Amino acid sequence: MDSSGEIDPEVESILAAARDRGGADRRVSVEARSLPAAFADAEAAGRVPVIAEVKPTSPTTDGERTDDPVALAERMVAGGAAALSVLTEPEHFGGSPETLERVRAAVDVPVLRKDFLLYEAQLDVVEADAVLLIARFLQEEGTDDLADLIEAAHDRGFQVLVETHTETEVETALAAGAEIVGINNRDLAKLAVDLSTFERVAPEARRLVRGGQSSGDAGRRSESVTLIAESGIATPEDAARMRSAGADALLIGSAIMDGDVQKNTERLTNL
Ligand SMILES: O=C(O)c1ccccc1NCC(=O)[C@H](O)[C@H](O)COP(=O)(O)O
Repeated sequence: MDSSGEIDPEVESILAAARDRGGADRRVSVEARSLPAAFADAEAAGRVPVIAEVKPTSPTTDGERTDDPVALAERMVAGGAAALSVLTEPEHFGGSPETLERVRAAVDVPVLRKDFLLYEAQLDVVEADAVLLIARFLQEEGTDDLADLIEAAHDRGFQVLVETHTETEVETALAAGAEIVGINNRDLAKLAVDLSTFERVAPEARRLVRGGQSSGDAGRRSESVTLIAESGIATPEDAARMRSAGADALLIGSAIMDGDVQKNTERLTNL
Protein backbone atom coordinates (compact mmCIF):
# COMPACT_ATOMS: atom_id res chain seq x y z
CA MET A 1 0.00 0.00 0.00
CA ASP A 2 1.21 3.50 -0.83
CA SER A 3 1.17 5.07 2.57
CA SER A 4 3.46 7.39 4.42
CA GLY A 5 2.34 6.31 7.88
CA GLU A 6 0.95 3.56 10.05
CA ILE A 7 -2.22 1.88 8.93
CA ASP A 8 -5.11 1.69 11.38
CA PRO A 9 -5.40 -1.93 12.64
CA GLU A 10 -9.06 -2.04 11.54
CA VAL A 11 -7.99 -1.28 7.99
CA GLU A 12 -5.23 -3.91 8.18
CA SER A 13 -7.91 -6.35 9.26
CA ILE A 14 -10.25 -5.29 6.40
CA LEU A 15 -7.44 -5.86 3.90
CA ALA A 16 -6.47 -9.22 5.37
CA ALA A 17 -10.08 -10.36 5.06
CA ALA A 18 -10.24 -9.03 1.47
CA ARG A 19 -7.09 -10.97 0.52
CA ASP A 20 -8.67 -14.17 1.86
CA ARG A 21 -12.06 -13.71 0.21
CA GLY A 22 -12.35 -15.74 -2.93
CA GLY A 23 -13.84 -14.82 -6.25
CA ALA A 24 -16.31 -16.66 -8.42
CA ASP A 25 -15.71 -19.31 -11.02
CA ARG A 26 -18.14 -17.77 -13.53
CA ARG A 27 -17.85 -14.46 -15.37
CA VAL A 28 -20.64 -11.91 -14.96
CA SER A 29 -21.95 -9.70 -17.74
CA VAL A 30 -23.89 -6.66 -16.61
CA GLU A 31 -26.35 -4.29 -18.27
CA ALA A 32 -25.57 -1.31 -16.07
CA ARG A 33 -27.94 1.51 -15.17
CA SER A 34 -26.00 4.70 -15.89
CA LEU A 35 -24.68 6.65 -12.90
CA PRO A 36 -24.04 9.90 -14.87
CA ALA A 37 -27.59 9.72 -16.31
CA ALA A 38 -29.02 9.20 -12.81
CA PHE A 39 -27.05 12.23 -11.57
CA ALA A 40 -28.31 14.32 -14.53
CA ASP A 41 -31.92 13.26 -13.79
CA ALA A 42 -31.54 14.30 -10.14
CA GLU A 43 -30.10 17.69 -11.19
CA ALA A 44 -32.94 18.19 -13.68
CA ALA A 45 -35.44 17.51 -10.89
CA GLY A 46 -33.71 20.10 -8.68
CA ARG A 47 -32.15 17.57 -6.30
CA VAL A 48 -28.54 17.13 -5.27
CA PRO A 49 -27.27 13.88 -6.81
CA VAL A 50 -26.69 11.65 -3.79
CA ILE A 51 -25.53 8.04 -3.65
CA ALA A 52 -27.12 6.84 -0.42
CA GLU A 53 -25.24 4.01 1.25
CA VAL A 54 -26.78 0.91 2.82
CA LYS A 55 -24.14 0.43 5.51
CA PRO A 56 -25.35 -1.71 8.42
CA THR A 57 -22.21 -1.06 10.49
CA SER A 58 -18.57 -0.03 10.10
CA PRO A 59 -15.37 0.21 12.15
CA THR A 60 -16.30 3.82 12.98
CA THR A 61 -19.98 3.22 13.80
CA ASP A 62 -21.46 2.16 17.14
CA GLY A 63 -23.74 -0.86 16.88
CA GLU A 64 -25.37 -2.40 13.83
CA ARG A 65 -28.55 -1.50 11.99
CA THR A 66 -30.48 -4.73 11.54
CA ASP A 67 -33.57 -3.49 9.60
CA ASP A 68 -34.26 -5.15 6.25
CA PRO A 69 -31.75 -3.53 3.85
CA VAL A 70 -34.29 -3.66 1.02
CA ALA A 71 -36.76 -1.60 3.05
CA LEU A 72 -33.97 0.87 3.89
CA ALA A 73 -32.97 1.10 0.22
CA GLU A 74 -36.55 1.73 -0.90
CA ARG A 75 -36.90 4.52 1.64
CA MET A 76 -33.64 6.09 0.43
CA VAL A 77 -34.98 6.12 -3.13
CA ALA A 78 -38.30 7.55 -1.90
CA GLY A 79 -36.25 10.27 -0.20
CA GLY A 80 -34.65 11.24 -3.51
CA ALA A 81 -31.42 9.24 -3.72
CA ALA A 82 -30.13 9.25 -7.32
CA ALA A 83 -28.26 6.00 -6.74
CA LEU A 84 -27.46 3.54 -3.96
CA SER A 85 -24.27 2.07 -2.59
CA VAL A 86 -24.53 -1.31 -0.91
CA LEU A 87 -21.76 -2.76 1.25
CA THR A 88 -20.99 -6.34 0.34
CA GLU A 89 -18.10 -6.66 2.83
CA PRO A 90 -19.33 -9.08 5.53
CA GLU A 91 -16.74 -9.07 8.33
CA HIS A 92 -16.46 -5.33 9.14
CA PHE A 93 -19.53 -3.72 7.51
CA GLY A 94 -22.31 -6.31 7.90
CA GLY A 95 -22.86 -6.50 4.15
CA SER A 96 -23.26 -9.36 1.70
CA PRO A 97 -23.54 -9.96 -2.06
CA GLU A 98 -27.04 -11.38 -1.45
CA THR A 99 -28.11 -8.07 0.09
CA LEU A 100 -26.93 -6.20 -2.98
CA GLU A 101 -28.74 -8.65 -5.26
CA ARG A 102 -32.00 -8.15 -3.35
CA VAL A 103 -31.65 -4.37 -3.24
CA ARG A 104 -30.86 -4.13 -6.96
CA ALA A 105 -33.92 -6.24 -7.80
CA ALA A 106 -36.13 -3.96 -5.72
CA VAL A 107 -35.11 -0.51 -7.01
CA ASP A 108 -34.60 1.05 -10.43
CA VAL A 109 -31.70 3.39 -9.62
CA PRO A 110 -28.04 2.40 -10.21
CA VAL A 111 -26.48 0.35 -7.41
CA LEU A 112 -22.79 0.56 -6.54
CA ARG A 113 -21.05 -2.45 -5.01
CA LYS A 114 -19.05 -1.16 -2.05
CA ASP A 115 -16.28 -3.57 -1.11
CA PHE A 116 -12.53 -3.91 -0.97
CA LEU A 117 -11.85 -5.65 -4.27
CA LEU A 118 -8.27 -6.73 -4.92
CA TYR A 119 -8.51 -9.41 -7.62
CA GLU A 120 -10.33 -9.77 -10.93
CA ALA A 121 -12.26 -12.89 -9.87
CA GLN A 122 -13.82 -10.88 -7.02
CA LEU A 123 -15.64 -8.81 -9.68
CA ASP A 124 -17.67 -11.88 -10.62
CA VAL A 125 -19.24 -12.48 -7.21
CA VAL A 126 -22.38 -10.41 -7.88
CA GLU A 127 -23.91 -8.17 -10.55
CA ALA A 128 -24.06 -4.44 -9.81
CA ASP A 129 -24.27 -1.27 -11.89
CA ALA A 130 -20.91 -0.05 -10.63
CA VAL A 131 -18.02 -1.32 -8.55
CA LEU A 132 -15.71 0.56 -6.23
CA LEU A 133 -11.96 0.22 -6.71
CA ILE A 134 -9.74 1.87 -4.10
CA ALA A 135 -6.58 3.28 -5.69
CA ARG A 136 -4.61 3.14 -2.45
CA PHE A 137 -5.16 -0.60 -1.99
CA LEU A 138 -4.36 -1.50 -5.59
CA GLN A 139 -0.76 -0.34 -5.42
CA GLU A 140 0.03 -3.15 -3.03
CA GLU A 141 2.20 -6.06 -4.08
CA GLY A 142 0.09 -9.17 -4.60
CA THR A 143 -3.06 -7.38 -5.75
CA ASP A 144 -4.19 -6.87 -9.33
CA ASP A 145 -3.20 -3.65 -11.04
CA LEU A 146 -5.71 -0.76 -10.98
CA ALA A 147 -5.69 -0.21 -14.76
CA ASP A 148 -6.17 -3.94 -15.43
CA LEU A 149 -9.02 -4.13 -12.93
CA ILE A 150 -10.76 -1.08 -14.46
CA GLU A 151 -10.51 -2.72 -17.88
CA ALA A 152 -11.73 -6.07 -16.52
CA ALA A 153 -14.69 -4.33 -14.87
CA HIS A 154 -15.57 -2.37 -18.02
CA ASP A 155 -15.33 -5.59 -20.07
CA ARG A 156 -18.04 -7.08 -17.83
CA GLY A 157 -20.27 -4.00 -18.24
CA PHE A 158 -19.67 -2.44 -14.81
CA GLN A 159 -19.10 1.28 -14.36
CA VAL A 160 -16.17 1.92 -12.07
CA LEU A 161 -15.87 4.41 -9.23
CA VAL A 162 -12.18 4.77 -8.42
CA GLU A 163 -11.70 6.03 -4.89
CA THR A 164 -8.79 8.36 -4.13
CA HIS A 165 -7.64 10.48 -1.22
CA THR A 166 -4.66 12.47 -2.55
CA GLU A 167 -3.68 14.35 -5.70
CA THR A 168 -1.20 11.56 -6.50
CA GLU A 169 -3.92 8.93 -6.29
CA VAL A 170 -6.16 11.03 -8.58
CA GLU A 171 -3.33 11.17 -11.09
CA THR A 172 -2.91 7.38 -10.84
CA ALA A 173 -6.67 6.87 -11.24
CA LEU A 174 -6.92 9.10 -14.32
CA ALA A 175 -3.85 7.55 -15.93
CA ALA A 176 -5.45 4.12 -15.34
CA GLY A 177 -8.57 5.19 -17.26
CA ALA A 178 -10.96 6.22 -14.48
CA GLU A 179 -13.99 8.20 -15.64
CA ILE A 180 -15.73 8.41 -12.27
CA VAL A 181 -13.44 9.42 -9.42
CA GLY A 182 -14.35 9.51 -5.74
CA ILE A 183 -12.36 11.71 -3.42
CA ASN A 184 -12.68 10.21 0.04
CA ASN A 185 -12.63 12.70 2.90
CA ARG A 186 -11.82 9.74 5.16
CA ASP A 187 -8.12 8.92 5.33
CA LEU A 188 -8.11 5.13 5.20
CA ALA A 189 -4.77 4.98 7.00
CA LYS A 190 -6.00 6.79 10.11
CA LEU A 191 -9.80 6.78 9.63
CA ALA A 192 -9.90 10.54 10.31
CA VAL A 193 -12.43 12.55 8.27
CA ASP A 194 -11.68 16.03 6.94
CA LEU A 195 -14.00 17.69 4.41
CA SER A 196 -11.20 19.99 3.27
CA THR A 197 -9.71 16.93 1.52
CA PHE A 198 -12.26 17.18 -1.30
CA GLU A 199 -11.85 20.96 -1.45
CA ARG A 200 -8.09 20.57 -1.88
CA VAL A 201 -7.99 17.60 -4.26
CA ALA A 202 -10.97 18.31 -6.58
CA PRO A 203 -9.46 21.36 -8.33
CA GLU A 204 -6.31 19.35 -9.01
CA ALA A 205 -8.41 16.54 -10.50
CA ARG A 206 -10.15 19.02 -12.84
CA ARG A 207 -6.76 20.53 -13.76
CA LEU A 208 -5.34 17.10 -14.56
CA VAL A 209 -8.28 16.29 -16.83
CA ARG A 210 -7.93 19.63 -18.67
CA GLY A 211 -4.16 19.12 -18.93
CA GLY A 212 -4.63 15.60 -20.27
CA GLN A 213 -6.88 16.97 -23.02
CA SER A 214 -4.61 19.82 -24.10
CA SER A 215 -1.45 17.72 -24.09
CA GLY A 216 -3.19 15.12 -26.26
CA ASP A 217 -2.36 12.54 -23.62
CA ALA A 218 -2.77 9.32 -25.57
CA GLY A 219 -2.91 6.92 -22.60
CA ARG A 220 -6.09 5.60 -21.07
CA ARG A 221 -7.10 9.07 -19.81
CA SER A 222 -10.77 10.03 -20.17
CA GLU A 223 -11.68 13.46 -21.59
CA SER A 224 -13.99 14.26 -18.73
CA VAL A 225 -14.46 13.09 -15.19
CA THR A 226 -17.37 12.77 -12.79
CA LEU A 227 -16.19 13.76 -9.31
CA ILE A 228 -17.83 12.32 -6.22
CA ALA A 229 -17.29 13.63 -2.69
CA GLU A 230 -17.22 10.69 -0.26
CA SER A 231 -17.54 10.38 3.52
CA GLY A 232 -18.13 12.67 6.45
CA ILE A 233 -21.05 14.57 4.88
CA ALA A 234 -23.39 14.91 7.84
CA THR A 235 -25.48 18.06 7.36
CA PRO A 236 -27.06 20.06 4.51
CA GLU A 237 -24.27 22.61 5.12
CA ASP A 238 -21.65 19.91 4.52
CA ALA A 239 -23.47 18.87 1.34
CA ALA A 240 -23.59 22.48 0.11
CA ARG A 241 -19.90 22.83 0.93
CA MET A 242 -18.98 19.80 -1.19
CA ARG A 243 -21.18 21.03 -4.06
CA SER A 244 -19.50 24.45 -3.93
CA ALA A 245 -16.16 22.69 -4.13
CA GLY A 246 -17.24 21.05 -7.39
CA ALA A 247 -18.75 17.69 -6.43
CA ASP A 248 -20.94 16.26 -9.20
CA ALA A 249 -22.43 13.87 -6.64
CA LEU A 250 -22.12 12.98 -2.97
CA LEU A 251 -21.71 9.54 -1.38
CA ILE A 252 -23.34 9.54 2.05
CA GLY A 253 -23.58 6.62 4.47
CA SER A 254 -23.68 7.20 8.23
CA ALA A 255 -25.71 10.43 8.19
CA ILE A 256 -28.45 8.71 6.19
CA MET A 257 -28.32 5.41 8.11
CA ASP A 258 -28.64 7.13 11.49
CA GLY A 259 -32.39 7.47 12.15
CA ASP A 260 -35.17 7.90 9.56
CA VAL A 261 -33.39 7.13 6.29
CA GLN A 262 -36.09 8.68 4.09
CA LYS A 263 -36.14 11.97 5.99
CA ASN A 264 -32.34 12.02 6.16
CA THR A 265 -32.10 11.50 2.40
CA GLU A 266 -34.69 14.23 1.74
CA ARG A 267 -32.75 16.64 3.96
CA LEU A 268 -29.48 16.01 2.09
CA THR A 269 -30.87 15.98 -1.45
CA ASN A 270 -32.98 19.15 -1.14
CA LEU A 271 -30.69 22.05 -0.29
O1 LIG B 1 -16.86 4.00 7.34
C1 LIG B 1 -15.91 3.47 7.95
O2 LIG B 1 -15.87 3.38 9.19
C2 LIG B 1 -14.75 2.91 7.20
C3 LIG B 1 -13.69 2.34 7.90
C4 LIG B 1 -12.63 1.79 7.23
C5 LIG B 1 -12.59 1.80 5.87
C6 LIG B 1 -13.64 2.36 5.14
C7 LIG B 1 -14.70 2.92 5.79
N1 LIG B 1 -15.76 3.47 5.11
C8 LIG B 1 -15.92 3.33 3.71
C9 LIG B 1 -16.57 4.45 3.04
O3 LIG B 1 -16.08 4.82 2.00
C10 LIG B 1 -17.82 5.06 3.58
O4 LIG B 1 -18.68 4.03 3.94
C11 LIG B 1 -18.55 5.98 2.62
O5 LIG B 1 -17.71 6.88 1.99
C12 LIG B 1 -19.63 6.74 3.40
O6 LIG B 1 -19.03 7.45 4.44
P1 LIG B 1 -19.90 8.12 5.59
O7 LIG B 1 -20.93 9.00 4.93
O8 LIG B 1 -18.92 8.92 6.40
O9 LIG B 1 -20.52 7.01 6.34
